Amino acid sequence: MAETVAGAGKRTVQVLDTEEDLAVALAKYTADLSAKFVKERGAFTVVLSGGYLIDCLRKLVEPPYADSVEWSKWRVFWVDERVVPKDHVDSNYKLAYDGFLSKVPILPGNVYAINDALSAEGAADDYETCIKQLVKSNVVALSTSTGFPKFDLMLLGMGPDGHVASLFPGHPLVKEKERWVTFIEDSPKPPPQRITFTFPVINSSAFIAMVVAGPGEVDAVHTALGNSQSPNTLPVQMVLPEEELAWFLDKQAASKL
Ligand SMILES: O=C(O)[C@H](O)[C@@H](O)[C@H](O)[C@H](O)COP(=O)(O)O
Repeated sequence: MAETVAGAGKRTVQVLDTEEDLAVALAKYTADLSAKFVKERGAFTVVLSGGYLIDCLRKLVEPPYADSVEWSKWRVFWVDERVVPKDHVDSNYKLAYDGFLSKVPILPGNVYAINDALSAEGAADDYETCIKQLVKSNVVALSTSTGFPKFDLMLLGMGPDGHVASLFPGHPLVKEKERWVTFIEDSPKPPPQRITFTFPVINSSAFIAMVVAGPGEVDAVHTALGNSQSPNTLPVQMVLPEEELAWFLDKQAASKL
């Protein structure tokens, strides 16, 4: 299912029979975009989230992708991170390292984790400075229409309340318009201290894969993709990247559509 959303890129929705099929489709989508951007720009900037998404990347570390993807061209970032040490069980870096990064030859110097020695505010400032430098050196592209960084692909999950990254419904951070990276100290999803990309950065990315499986998010999926005329109240409804928003759902997540 594909449609064009006014003022933004295309939106596609794939409903896969099983969660396993979803992982296969997501691996192909990511590998195809990797090949496209490596050819066009000589690099592929990929933004990870935490949660269930990392498990959905498991097919990427298997044949045929394990050998065909140009891992040395990847630059890896996080859309949000919990302010905990990198070896802490709550760390999104640890989750991604254990489940994905340690299994493929991405260069350690191309993996941009937050500085876990800083406060939430300090870590957000530091991460924003790091990305500004990467924009200056042209590793991360800049959106000519918004002036915000333009990552090639963001791989996002969504919570049952419709949050994406650490942008939660009703929280003032959802309305942030200036900062690239900001921090939250009262996250309703634990742990409370996090840093997060802002909506201007999320929506300046070229491609976003929105990955949702299982029964927990059926209502939020219905609100986002059903034909309801309700105003955009959930953060996930504000996600509109420049080129394509590709939803990957399994049958359970799509059961109310
Ligand atoms: O740090 C986090 O909490 C994650 O990065 C977060 O943004 C995640 O993607 C959503 O909360 C969905 O999480 P689940 O996939 O576990 O529902």
